[in-house]
Amino acid sequence: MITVDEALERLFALVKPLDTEEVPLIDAAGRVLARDVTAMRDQPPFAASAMDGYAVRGAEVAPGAIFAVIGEAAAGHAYDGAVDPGQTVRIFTGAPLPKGADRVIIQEDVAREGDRITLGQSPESNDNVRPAGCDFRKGQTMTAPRRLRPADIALLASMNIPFVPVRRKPQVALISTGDELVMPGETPGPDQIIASNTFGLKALLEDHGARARVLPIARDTIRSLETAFDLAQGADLIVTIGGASVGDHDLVGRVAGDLGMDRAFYTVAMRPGKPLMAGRMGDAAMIGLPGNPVSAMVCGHVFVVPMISAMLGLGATPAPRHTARLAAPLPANGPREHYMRARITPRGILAEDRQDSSLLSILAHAEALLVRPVRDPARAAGDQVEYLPL
Ligand SMILES: Nc1nc2c(c(=O)[nH]1)N[C@H]1C(S)=C(S)[C@@H](COP(=O)(O)OP(=O)(O)OC[C@H]3O[C@@H](n4cnc5c(N)ncnc54)[C@H](O)[C@@H]3O)O[C@H]1N2
Ligand code: MOO
Repeated sequence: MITVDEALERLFALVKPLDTEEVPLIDAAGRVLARDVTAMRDQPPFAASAMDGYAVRGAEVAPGAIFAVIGEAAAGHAYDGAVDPGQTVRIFTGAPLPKGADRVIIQEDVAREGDRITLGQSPESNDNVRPAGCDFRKGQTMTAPRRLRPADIALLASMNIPFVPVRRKPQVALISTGDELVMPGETPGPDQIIASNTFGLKALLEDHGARARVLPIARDTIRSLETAFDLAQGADLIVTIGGASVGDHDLVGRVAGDLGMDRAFYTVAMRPGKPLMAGRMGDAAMIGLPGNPVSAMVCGHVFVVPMISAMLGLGATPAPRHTARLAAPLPANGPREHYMRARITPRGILAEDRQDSSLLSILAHAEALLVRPVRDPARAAGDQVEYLPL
């Protein structure tokens, strides 16, 4: 058995950042920027009014000052002429400031009669002007790698970047194994259950930037597993679920080995998730997760998501941990790193009473995986602990 850290190191050695592709900006949300991109223009490209009002020469602003209105500037419709002393241009938010003007008086501070305005007794002191390039300058870069959030997409649009260089999405093949499993919607026999892990993992991995294919369930036969591995061809990462332990029907390691899997490790000192295996199969990395539903999902968070991030060029780093105070005491931990399902309460982090690795209802209710290090001594309420947010 190796440690979780050692397992992660060996998993990172199985993958590398994938190649780059260009996608239309409209499809770039959530993708990982692969190269720095550079703004094609200043924003705003001209000094612009921030308010609806009147553009004037700032030096002339005084309580009760009078100006002659000589024209209008609206967004997309600049005023061509200049504002000379004693003159003003009616202006709207987003319009270019006319030559000569350097201040906008909001219309609330102005009385207008025909083509004449009179300022109120206390015009506000803001100039209400957005200088050219105050948001960003031509040549300014957005640096890679970066997972593109909605605000980044808006910024890229504003920078006039219609196509975005991103990492190719890792293609993941998900294989559930076991004679007891049927697909959701099918009618299970009396000794059967519904396959859940592939669906949970697909959601998790796609949330982190992969594209996952759920393959047909492999039966507990060599032939059926061989067919499943065959169907997985073309994937960057093959994930099997179940059949990883020591039972007579746990055939995944054997079949993968017969098909040429170069094994990196088998079994990790963690709970849940002990019977984990990994290696390389041809062009793909392969990771064999334990079948217990919570074990499979915990291994998804602790191992598979960081592998996906590494393939996306985001670096080979463990899932980020947070810290919290314990809401209740915990007994000493044993020889395996324990990922306890927990909730974040006003009193601190609280481990669920029931920690069996089959309990999806508890996992779905949990907000965190509270990490107990190997041989961690008993802990008191108020002690600081680490957790992975779910
Ligand atoms: N003698 C030992 N027995 C077991 C050990 C051990 O060390 N010695 N390890 C236990 C641990 S820990 C785990 S975890 C499980 C993992 O076993 P497998 O990976 O071989 O998983 P299966 O036996 O195929 O399934 C376990 C459990 O999970 C259910 N399952 C499987 N796949 C799915 C799926 N896609 N969706 C929903 N549920 C699934 C399956 O029906 C079983 O109930 O082994 C322990 N045994
Ligand atoms: O991975 Mo097993 O849960 O460690 O139940």
